[in-house]
Amino acid sequence: MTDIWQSAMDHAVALARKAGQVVRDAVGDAQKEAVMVKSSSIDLVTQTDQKVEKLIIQSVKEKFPTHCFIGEESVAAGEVCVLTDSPTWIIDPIDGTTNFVHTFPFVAISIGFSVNKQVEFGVVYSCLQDQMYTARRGKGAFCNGRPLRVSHEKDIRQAIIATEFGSNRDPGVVDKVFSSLKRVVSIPVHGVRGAGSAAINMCLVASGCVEAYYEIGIHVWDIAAGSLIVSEAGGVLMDVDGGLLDLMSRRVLAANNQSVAEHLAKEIDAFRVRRDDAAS
Ligand SMILES: O=P(O)(O)O[C@H]1[C@H](O)[C@@H](O)[C@H](O)[C@@H](O)[C@@H]1O
Ligand SMILES: [Mg+2]
Ligand SMILES: [Mg+2]
Repeated sequence: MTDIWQSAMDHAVALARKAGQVVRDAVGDAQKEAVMVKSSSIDLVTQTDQKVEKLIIQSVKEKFPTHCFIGEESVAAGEVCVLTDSPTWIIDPIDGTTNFVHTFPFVAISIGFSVNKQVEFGVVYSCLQDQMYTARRGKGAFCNGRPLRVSHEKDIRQAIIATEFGSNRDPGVVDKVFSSLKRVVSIPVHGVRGAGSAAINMCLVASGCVEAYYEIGIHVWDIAAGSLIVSEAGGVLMDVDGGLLDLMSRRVLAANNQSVAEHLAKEIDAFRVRRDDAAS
């Protein structure tokens, strides 16, 4: 049976590769680039983020003129952020902008595509590592064409957990983040890591390198593509409180299996943040 979204997915992979070249060309000069800030002094954006998002959106508009977009830098520039039932490209032009600015080598282009609010395919290109992660709903997850499978570990005490500190440094939020982290470290788990890119953290879960990843404060563009890559690699997704994942809620927990996910959810202070689709 023909897959009606295959040509869109092929286009997303080609665009991610093209965008990756733009990022690779710029990374050496990233420190010379004007670094601007958005929601806080540590929420960074560069001209390369904006250039890559424009490149992707322009090209998709030419090929699929009826499709909708949620793009990180377009939203920052005032576009609405609402996930509808229409075919929608959900784009993070550089996931890991802080890494990009500091030449820390985990930088990704993340492209998710949803229809009826369900992610149909996800593409995460870790461009400095030249690793192309892809997933098509119902057809598995791959890295450079190699099938991905999550870790078999069931005991969270034998696990590595990925998380990030995020870009909100309000003292109350920092306290909650650290109190969760203290509980997770004290389970005790084997270790805690963070790549500095939500999309790459999710691909690490899908690859079986880490058992789980959680974060509060991410956005739909950080996790749309990665969420499908995790589930197609056999993993589970949920809210940090153990409920159903809501892509717009800015909270995510991805794990290799239900038992690790549920144990982790019990340790997290699941505070609420303003939703991506909150009326502005
Ligand atoms: O580099 P970004 O696209 O801004 O995404 C970041 C996010 O801003 C930060 O809050 C998270 O901790 C990172 O994991 C994201 O990838
Ligand atoms: Mg991001
Ligand atoms: Mg970004």
